[in-house]
Amino acid sequence: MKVLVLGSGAMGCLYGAAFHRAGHEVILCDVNQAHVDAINANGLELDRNGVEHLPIRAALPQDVTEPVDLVLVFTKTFHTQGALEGITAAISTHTHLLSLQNGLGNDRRLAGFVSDDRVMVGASMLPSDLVGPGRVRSHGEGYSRLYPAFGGDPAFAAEVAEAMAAGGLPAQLDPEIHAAIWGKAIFNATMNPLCALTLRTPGFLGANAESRALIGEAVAEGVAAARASGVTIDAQPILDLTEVSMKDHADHEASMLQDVKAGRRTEVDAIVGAIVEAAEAHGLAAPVLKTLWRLVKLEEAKLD
Ligand SMILES: NC(=O)C1=CN([C@@H]2O[C@H](COP(=O)(O)OP(=O)(O)OC[C@H]3O[C@@H](n4cnc5c(N)ncnc54)[C@H](OP(=O)(O)O)[C@@H]3O)[C@@H](O)[C@H]2O)C=CC1
Ligand SMILES: CC(C)(CO)C(=O)C(=O)O
Repeated sequence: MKVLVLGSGAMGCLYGAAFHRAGHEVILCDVNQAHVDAINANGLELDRNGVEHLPIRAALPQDVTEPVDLVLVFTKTFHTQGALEGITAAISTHTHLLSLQNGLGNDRRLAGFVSDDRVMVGASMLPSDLVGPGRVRSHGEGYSRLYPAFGGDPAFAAEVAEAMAAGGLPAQLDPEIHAAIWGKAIFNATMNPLCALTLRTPGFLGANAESRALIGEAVAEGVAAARASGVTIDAQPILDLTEVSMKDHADHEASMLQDVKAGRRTEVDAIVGAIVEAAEAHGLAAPVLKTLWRLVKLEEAKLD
């Protein structure tokens, strides 16, 4: 399989490395010239179970000229559309697209670039950090779930999941993928703003009664929004995920914390705003999530 990773930052490099290890041809595509140059000069440095240097080709979007079998989209959600418009040469009639990005609405962002039966979506519980140009660190276990977004044949999704697993990243098909995505989005809508606003990692949230109370309330609001939107999920598995994060990813900087610390725009609209919007569209209030969303928007306003 020929795989183009679109947006090869923290997560893109982690997954690109898995496809490479599984013997597939990988192009790490990114707009960050220094990062692309470092990977091409020295290989991708990945610190996961020890430090590896992997000889994977990196390219700027304008230098991608050949069609691929799979485009794995790992830009931030607000860059998805522009990024796909920048690699039209890679997309042919046999190309599949896959998003494991956080937040709601990734299926709609991919739709239109290939036929609906070639759009796959999912969620990843793996943590990853971009340490510097060409250097990625991922400490902590996790898994991925994926499935065709609009009811296509899961055969290609199964090949993709097998390739990820063969490359060291556990992955499974999940026919209830939209419920899984909602569950992950509620998890992120709860944990990521709390990390970003306190400038602390999940271990800190687990050690304080105030953060634990907010987590319970935010998860309950998210689950109510999901159910009102016709997605049947329960709070307990999401609360269990927050416990795993506070214990096993205690020191991981949630992606939103990484963004705030780096003075970058966050994905708060796709992650928290989208859930608040869904709640309000069904006449429900989501005061904790709405407050977290507004506070992160204020952090973003400071960047102006
Ligand atoms: N990091 C984590 O632990 C996890 C992240 N996620 C999700 O995965 C997604 C990716 O996150 P993450 O890897 O942390 O993000 P990063 O910011 O590390 O990587 C995104 C990369 O995409 C690049 N990019 C921006 N625009 C384009 C473009 N037009 N074409 C090609 N590349 C482009 C960015 O460059 P530049 O920086 O110059 O804009 C950056 O290098 C997000 O949706 C996130 O929520 C999910 C689970 C865990
Ligand atoms: C790594 C993980 C699963 C939890 O923090 C995540 O989704 C993120 O950082 O955005």
